[in-house]
Amino acid sequence: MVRKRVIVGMSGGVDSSVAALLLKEQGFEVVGLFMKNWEDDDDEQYCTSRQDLVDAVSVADVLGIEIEAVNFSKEYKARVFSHFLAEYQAGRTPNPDVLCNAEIKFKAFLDHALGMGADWIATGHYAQVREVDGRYQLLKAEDGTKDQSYFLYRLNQDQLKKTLFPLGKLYKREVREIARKAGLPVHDKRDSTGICFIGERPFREFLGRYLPQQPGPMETPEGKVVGRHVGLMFYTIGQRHGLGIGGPGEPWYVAGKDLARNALIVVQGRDHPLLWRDELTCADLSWVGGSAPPCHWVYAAKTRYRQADAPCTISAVTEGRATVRFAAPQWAVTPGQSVVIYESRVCLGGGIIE
Ligand SMILES: Nc1ncnc2c1ncn2[C@@H]1O[C@H](COP(=O)(O)OP(=O)(O)OP(=O)(O)O)[C@@H](O)[C@H]1O
Repeated sequence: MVRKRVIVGMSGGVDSSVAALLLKEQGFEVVGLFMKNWEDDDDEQYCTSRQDLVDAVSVADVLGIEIEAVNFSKEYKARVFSHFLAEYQAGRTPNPDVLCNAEIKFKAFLDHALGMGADWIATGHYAQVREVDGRYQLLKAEDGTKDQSYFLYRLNQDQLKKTLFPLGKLYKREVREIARKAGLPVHDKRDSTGICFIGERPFREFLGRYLPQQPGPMETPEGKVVGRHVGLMFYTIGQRHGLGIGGPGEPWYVAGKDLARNALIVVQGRDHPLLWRDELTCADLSWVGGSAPPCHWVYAAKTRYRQADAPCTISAVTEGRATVRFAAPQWAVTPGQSVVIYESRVCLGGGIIE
């Protein structure tokens, strides 16, 4: 029997290493593929990519599998980073991981892997794919605390059909234990944090290199100036730290941006009504099943990654735009972030908050 070939995205981290190990144990022909998505002058200082490649190669060695490296930094700049900058310039707070999955990991990477004769690709994401009557569903991971379906909601049928998530039913501690027992050198490597291309770079300095910095006033909704901001792009809705305004009363939070006047709108107290929304509109919708689910049913939605599912209905779904109405108001709904819709454990898709 010809063994099925799986190309595993190996990042040099414990998750993708265990994904490769499990697939090998299941009898697949496993090949690792390491991607480099970012190149920069100060890479040596802030980027762990070189060490990650070394780690991925030593894991491949232990597993006795082949590994290749591929450079998608051009594709990343064109399809992810340019959009990331445009969003910041427009006053929104984008989520590059969502776009990286849709455009790089499950597009450029997938195409490359298919060219290498892959039957499937696999990653160490915590999520699950389920086939029901020839259709593919994206499900939350068994380990709810690690579930990454939020970042994967833009995947479509063609992409899911070709994807395996070997860690979908495992808990993180089990994954580390499997890695330790198998003698994988990365079993206790710390999890990656933050946006991949920024790494440990100081964010303000990094963004300031690409976008003009325009300081302006911080104002209350009534127009009273209470401070100065260093550039609207450096702030996000709900932000409390780094505002540099104190004084009497409750802490200050960012509640909005007035782009036309280059003013940052700030309010006092977490319970300020401007920080709570029971409705939002979203654009650029993407549905896992290819079309919108029925309107007015009760779904659950996340407006940010680390958030409990909030009961909601969706309505006014047109070409790529919808209204999401929540049963209870949501805090700090942020333009540019994704709203992701679930029906129980099934991720249906979502869009970009306007
Ligand atoms: N540089 C890379 N090269 C190849 N695959 C990658 C790379 N970065 C991420 N991936 C794939 O995407 C998955 C999810 O990426 P994420 O950045 O969330 O990593 P993670 O959860 O820290 O996983 P890991 O422990 O494998 O690094 C990884 O498990 C891996 O399969």
